[in-house]
Amino acid sequence: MRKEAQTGVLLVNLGTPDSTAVPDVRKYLREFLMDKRVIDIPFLSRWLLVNGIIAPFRAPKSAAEYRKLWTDRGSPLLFHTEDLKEKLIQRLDTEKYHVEIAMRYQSPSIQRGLRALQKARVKKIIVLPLFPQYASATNGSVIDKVMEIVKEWQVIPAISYVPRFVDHPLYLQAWEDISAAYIEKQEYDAYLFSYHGIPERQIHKASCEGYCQLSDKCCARQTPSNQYCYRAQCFYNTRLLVDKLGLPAEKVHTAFQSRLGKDPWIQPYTEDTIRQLARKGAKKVLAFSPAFVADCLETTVEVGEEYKEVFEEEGGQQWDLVPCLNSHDTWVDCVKALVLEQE
Ligand SMILES: C=CC1=C(C)c2cc3[nH]c(cc4nc(cc5[nH]c(cc1n2)c(C)c5CCC(=O)O)C(CCC(=O)O)=C4C)c(C)c3C=C
Ligand SMILES: [Fe+2]
Ligand SMILES: [Fe+2]
Repeated sequence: MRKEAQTGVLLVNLGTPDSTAVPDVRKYLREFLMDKRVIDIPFLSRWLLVNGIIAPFRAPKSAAEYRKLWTDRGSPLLFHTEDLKEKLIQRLDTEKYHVEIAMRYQSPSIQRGLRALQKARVKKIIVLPLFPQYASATNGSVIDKVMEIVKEWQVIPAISYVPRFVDHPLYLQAWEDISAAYIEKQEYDAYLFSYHGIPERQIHKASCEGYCQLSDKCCARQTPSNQYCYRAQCFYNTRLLVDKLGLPAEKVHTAFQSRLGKDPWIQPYTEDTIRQLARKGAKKVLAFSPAFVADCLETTVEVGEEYKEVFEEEGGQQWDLVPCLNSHDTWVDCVKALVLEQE
């Protein structure tokens, strides 16, 4: 008889629509944007904004964007997470570990993943949100959802969470291994690290406990008091990668993409930075997207296609994007290490 696994591992990414059909995209946007940690305004205002404006108007546009990205295997965000799981299973002792994946929004759900672990009778659950830098809207939301589900169980197992892994040596090594092919081949005029943005108020509200002034004095330095400031973690991530990859610091830029709505989001905005770079004469740019571990709409389409167009419109000539970690071997080693370090 097969021994029961002792430890369950739940790898959780953000989520993606079930298909590129407009109703599926609308359903996804509704679930995602009705999360109070994502659009952090009072319920009624959020409901009106999401159901009255964003979902109806954005869904058809987003569906068209998703069609550019979709493959025979569906959404890259999902199939890269599936591949990561398969490779992780090969590296772990399957007598001891039971691995499941989940998406915070849509499918496969966190509910399904946790139930599978419950059925496997694991004694302990390790939840790994697949976001290197902690944000309330991502890691915080995953942890919140897991707690909401397990609090209803008769027997609540031991649960541990990996809150962030921005400075894990194997995470940095994985970026080095993937970008080597670009960096060794040629020197670029600029290296742009573009992270997903968040509304400024989310930094003020939670991350920095009143300390963060959103200035580079605070965010460009990681200190114990701002280690959960999302913006600070992004600057820190860039700095660690500049050291690891041996990039010329004066050519490196950090910026934030994907602003939604009219409220101020954390700056500088990627689009502004690209225009400035091109206007100052940069012809060749290498872009990185280290807030994402898997290729998705925000990397392949937004950075890889839309920002490329902006750069070319301003006179830029070569725009290269380093792919995400996906299921690269060093990244799988990193995930394995993150799991074992929880034991
Ligand atoms: C680093 C991770 C992410 C943070 C932080 C984040 C915050 C955030 N996002 C929105 C709005 C949208 N994001 C969308 C897509 C999307 N976002 C992330 C990651 C983070 N989001 C990923 C991985 C993806 C891509 C999913 C995929 O299927 O490929 C979208 C949908 C696409 C679109 O219509 O543009 C929206 C909308 C907000 C408001 C927010 C606030 C904190
Ligand atoms: Fe997003
Ligand atoms: Fe900060």
